[in-house]
Amino acid sequence: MTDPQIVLTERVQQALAAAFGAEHADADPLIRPSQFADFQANVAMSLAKRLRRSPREVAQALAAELSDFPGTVEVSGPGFLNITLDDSWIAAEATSMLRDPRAGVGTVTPPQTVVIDYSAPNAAKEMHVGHLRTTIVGDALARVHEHVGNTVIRQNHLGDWGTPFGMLIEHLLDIGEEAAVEQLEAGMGTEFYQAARAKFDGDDDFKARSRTRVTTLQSGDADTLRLWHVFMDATVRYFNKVYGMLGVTLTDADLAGESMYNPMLAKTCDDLEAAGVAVLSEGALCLFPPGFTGSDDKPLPLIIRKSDGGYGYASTDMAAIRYRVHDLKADRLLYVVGADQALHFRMVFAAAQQAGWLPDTVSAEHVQIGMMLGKDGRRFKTRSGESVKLMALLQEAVDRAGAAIAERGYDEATRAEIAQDVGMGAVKYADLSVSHDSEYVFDFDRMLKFTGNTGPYMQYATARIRSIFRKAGITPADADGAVVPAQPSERALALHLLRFGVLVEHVATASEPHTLCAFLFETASLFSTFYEECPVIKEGVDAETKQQRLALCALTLRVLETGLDLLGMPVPERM
Ligand SMILES: NC(=[NH2+])NCCC[C@H](N)C(=O)O
Repeated sequence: MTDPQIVLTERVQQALAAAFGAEHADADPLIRPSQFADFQANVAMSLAKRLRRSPREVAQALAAELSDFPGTVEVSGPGFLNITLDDSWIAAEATSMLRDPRAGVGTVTPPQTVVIDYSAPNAAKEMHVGHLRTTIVGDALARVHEHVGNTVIRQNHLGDWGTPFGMLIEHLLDIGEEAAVEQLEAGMGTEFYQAARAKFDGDDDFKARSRTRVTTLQSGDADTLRLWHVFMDATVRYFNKVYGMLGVTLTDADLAGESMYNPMLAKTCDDLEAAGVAVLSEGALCLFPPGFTGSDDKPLPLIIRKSDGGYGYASTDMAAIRYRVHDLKADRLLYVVGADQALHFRMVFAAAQQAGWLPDTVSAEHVQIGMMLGKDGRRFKTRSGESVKLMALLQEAVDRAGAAIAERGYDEATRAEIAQDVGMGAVKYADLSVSHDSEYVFDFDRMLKFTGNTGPYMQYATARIRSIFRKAGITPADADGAVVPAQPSERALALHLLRFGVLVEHVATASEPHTLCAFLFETASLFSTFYEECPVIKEGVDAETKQQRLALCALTLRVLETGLDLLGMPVPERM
């Protein structure tokens, strides 16, 4: 672990213990980047009060303990420690990072089993833009956890069960299997649903048939199940097209929709009732996890079996949490789902704890996804007010990206490839670069800009470093010499790159991909400054300097490539 801030924290803690006793070994030394040095440690100020000594005296005692530190440690002002690392230390760390195939990213010990619930569109309707974010953020988290050595189990909790399937199957029979499959594969799920709904509301015979169909479906009737499969398979083929377009890692093996839990629901309810956790209230079987009250101050119920005997969303999530902890042996459960479901998940987690299904050793976390807004500040919709079709939206991103690079003289095939990467990169990065729980405005013009913290800019920054190597006539892997930052801009870049490993681990711990985006954006900015100030392949650069700077370019490239890959960002070779 080479993150300078962490190295410093440990060293100052050792100094604290040596100077003032072991009980201070865990104190936070309050190390922050500083404009006067690389870092400043502010611990002396707070510690002085407790020790009843002057802050300057405390700081001086610490500085004395740090005399063998590879850098300069100076006491300044009333008792700040200004710490500047030796160039040789930075050079050695950066060089060993370049030679480390993992670029300074460690693996966690012991590895955890992390179950990630993400994407989870509803089959009764078309996958919409709200599922875009849960898909993209969840996929980035899955990649990061795998990279740090955890065992990742993806769970695509499809909405593929419930009362609407009665009318959907009846509608499928009405229009014929072939026509239905064609429509669903083409992403017309919403239209399909709406047509079924209209008949359900206006046609009593259809309504009666639909109700009967729900019952036959739930009783496991073979013919009905076959029709359900016809419907679902076509729908999943469409979802897979979207996943393929986005380049997300979800496959059919990760499908774990609501239907999967159907056979477990009766027992789930019985077990909760037997444990005394579920109670009957007005005919419905309810959970009342402690600490939840409604506006009337009455305990809030989580209904797991309706008074008509039917099950719902909460029943399924209770079965799912038990399955994930008990059968999948999860250490950590992540639910990458819309923020509007926060109360639901808090209640599910609390009820599972109450039932003893969620031991203290397992953490359950709702990674809340903020709403996607249109330019009018409301939920993102088309002009006619319908929700936006994801595939059409993605295609528009690719078309716009193609138009943006039209003038660059690529042949048609190359242009199409780059447009695909830039379009998808723009959409994905826009989702990832803002904190996952904040709402944000979906804006093609902004996300497709080639400057600022955008996908295209990050792709461009990466392609630019690759082109340096093409011009130098070597591959990045050949630039394996020493990184020797001599100029201030080289030093700043190298010092920054050393933080990469800790940052990736932070993304895994805190589920915050946007911090990785911010880090990579800063990497690209620092690289730009370096490249402006320090010629690499220009004539007149001596061989040794050129080799050292190419090594720094290679390290930067590796950090950008690894980081973008962890986010699921495609990076075109040229742009
Ligand atoms: N275990 C879960 N409830 N996962 C999230 C499911 C999301 C749900 N299908 C929706 O679109 O809102």
